[in-house]
Amino acid sequence: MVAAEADTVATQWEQVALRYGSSSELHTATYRRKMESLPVPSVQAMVAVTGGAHVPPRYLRPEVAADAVASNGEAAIPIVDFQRLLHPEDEAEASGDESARLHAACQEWGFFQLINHGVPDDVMEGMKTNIEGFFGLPAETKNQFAQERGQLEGYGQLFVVSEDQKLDWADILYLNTQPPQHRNMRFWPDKPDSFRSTLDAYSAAVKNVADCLLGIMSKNLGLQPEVIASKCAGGIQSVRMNYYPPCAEADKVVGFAPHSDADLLTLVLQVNEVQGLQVKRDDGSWVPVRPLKGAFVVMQIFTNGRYRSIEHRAMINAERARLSVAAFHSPSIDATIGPLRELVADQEREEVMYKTVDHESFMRLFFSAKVEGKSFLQRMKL
Ligand SMILES: O=C(O)CCC(=O)C(=O)O
Ligand SMILES: [Fe+2]
Repeated sequence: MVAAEADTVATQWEQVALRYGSSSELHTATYRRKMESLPVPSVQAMVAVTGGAHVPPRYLRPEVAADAVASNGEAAIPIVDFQRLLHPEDEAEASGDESARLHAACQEWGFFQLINHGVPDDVMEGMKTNIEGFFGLPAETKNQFAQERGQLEGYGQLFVVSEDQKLDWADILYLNTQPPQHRNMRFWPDKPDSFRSTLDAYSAAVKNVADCLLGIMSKNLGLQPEVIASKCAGGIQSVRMNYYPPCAEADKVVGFAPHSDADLLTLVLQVNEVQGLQVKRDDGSWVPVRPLKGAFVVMQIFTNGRYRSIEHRAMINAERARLSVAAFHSPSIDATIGPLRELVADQEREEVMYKTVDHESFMRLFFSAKVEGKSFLQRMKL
């Protein structure tokens, strides 16, 4: 790195330190208590200076990038048609039973691509344009919505809990979106002009899809509809918008380290056509997921392991930025989180695998450590 570039990056670190106090204050314990993430500089701002070359050592993770990628695995990824799920009576004989396809995808993969989801095109397109617009704003404007101490929302990063941990090659904007009374408008960008109204419409439409899917999944698990409905009445949605800048050494950095999500159901929108998302198969190989309007399924804790929670990661493109929007759906803050009693009623025959905790303890457990494969689920294990 040439001296001027090194200076600029160092200055960014200093500015971050100034904003948050001296580094000696930045104890992991403090962050655990307050549910926040250690501040890190913007990767996008760094790339604007360096062009994505001269990667600082904290971002170098060649061992992760070196894992085997299955070139022919993609064809096997399940595809579920939402309209067919909603209207089984319209199904042609030959198409088979869509809810059986959904059940198999949840059991075998914990992941599928959802097509015909019914979210209007203008809402989808509006979301894409506004996210690209937000990350395209000058750094000073984006920084008006930067995370602050003691909370997770805003423009920045998540899961940074120590000063020597490796970092993801990405910037994010994380917001609570539903129900509306959980929003903190302080962190909702008012630029581009239509950002707020678009996220409002998008989050409501996606929550609707998630609620319908959860209803059908619980039916597939043999549960009475009220069991999931009682957990999810007033269910929470948060949205994580990911911006992955290009990197000249793309094969040595990771956009989002391998992890599995901790909510009930995540719906991810791959905003542009740059490929980057990969899911892990049982043989340890990674399968690239083509940008289609897609979804992740995470129900492992609730279902006592009957449905899987897939491990996934985001990789970086050498030339082009990649953008994605993940909407996470969790039970209401009044619900406890753990294996459903109704699913493990016969405890003589089925071992209870996970703890049951209140919502706040669950959030603390999730956000207080580095994400690493299935480490979170391990911590929930009894
Ligand atoms: O960028 C992606 O496609 C995945 C993002 C993701 O895994 C997440 O936000 O939890
Ligand atoms: Fe994820």
